[in-house]
Amino acid sequence: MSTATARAHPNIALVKYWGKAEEDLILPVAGSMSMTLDAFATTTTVTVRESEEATDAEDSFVLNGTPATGTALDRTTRFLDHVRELAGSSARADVVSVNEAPTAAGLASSASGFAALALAASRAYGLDLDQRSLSRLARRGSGSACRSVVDRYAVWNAGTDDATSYAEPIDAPEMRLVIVTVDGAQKQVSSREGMRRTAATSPFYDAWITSTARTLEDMVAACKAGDLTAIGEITESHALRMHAVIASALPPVRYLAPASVAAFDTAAALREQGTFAYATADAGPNVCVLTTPDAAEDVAAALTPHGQVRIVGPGPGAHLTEEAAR
Ligand SMILES: Nc1ncnc2c1ncn2[C@@H]1O[C@H](COP(=O)(O)OP(=O)(O)OP(=O)(O)O)[C@@H](O)[C@H]1O
Ligand SMILES: C[C@@](O)(CCOP(=O)(O)OP(=O)(O)O)CC(=O)O
Repeated sequence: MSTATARAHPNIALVKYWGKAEEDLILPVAGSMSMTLDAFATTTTVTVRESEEATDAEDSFVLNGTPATGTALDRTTRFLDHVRELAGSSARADVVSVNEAPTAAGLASSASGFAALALAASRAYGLDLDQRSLSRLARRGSGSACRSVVDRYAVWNAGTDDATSYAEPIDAPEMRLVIVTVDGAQKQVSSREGMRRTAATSPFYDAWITSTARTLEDMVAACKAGDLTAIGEITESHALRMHAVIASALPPVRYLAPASVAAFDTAAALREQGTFAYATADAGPNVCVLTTPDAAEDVAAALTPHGQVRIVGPGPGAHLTEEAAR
């Protein structure tokens, strides 16, 4: 029996990933950039069963204390199949995982989940992958997971095939995100389904792809220059562009709730007063406001009418840990 435990954190994209060029490999239509958080960790323990005899037996997956079935178990099994292929093993595994963030509420639990699973499973199956290979592996579980492998700030190079599509670190100024949990409930349309629908039906999809590639270039330049204002402006406008292209799908998808829009307004009002505050939101109603360490407390106080607030900073990429998930 071989076992390993890993921890990974969600990441929030400042330049968003929305759309796949290739579904099976999860190659994105454009690159993206994110901050790995120092909160809401996932801890995952993978134990590879000793005997290879019961290859018809199933893997098991316990998420937050409840045995997973259906799609969640299926996604984990398909992911483990990639690891088994790399390791040349057919042994089944038992996976136990705990998310400190609400699952499927737009706080990217799939990102921390598959980054932690990639590291724990690869180790448990006897592989010792470098960061790039680990990022490529995590990407097979959920695209955004490839960025949670990386410390602090990451750029996911879109690439053109499995080998060239991975995340790597990028230097950026010290920043904070104020997370406003507007609604912790499960979202109606998953990111995966929302992306498919946008690609299939939005008349603006081609413009989204070409403009995102340019936006990423601008973001990388802003990070290199340490230009906070440019980073903030790009972050907010790119998030709104993503929500616009999503809203233009048929049938339309709208992830932002009235309270989310109100949080964007509060960020704009803070800027009017000279405070650095730029809003973003993933595929759900929760809003993250980008700010500086100095201003974070004030920004959090201004956002409390819209929901529960929490200040987070840049955190570590996926790493091994001793304490098993239970
Ligand atoms: N700890 C975990 N280990 C493995 N898989 C997980 C874990 N947590 C969540 N998942 C998978 O991720 C799915 C949720 O992913 P989904 O992309 O819909 O939402 P999300 O990650 O919360 O939000 P986002 O759209 O920002 O990525 C779950 O149904 C489950 O399959
Ligand atoms: C809005 C996003 O959070 C979308 C994340 O999508 P996922 O990575 O969850 O999608 P799949 O690759 O289908 O698993 C933007 C982002 O994180 O860049």
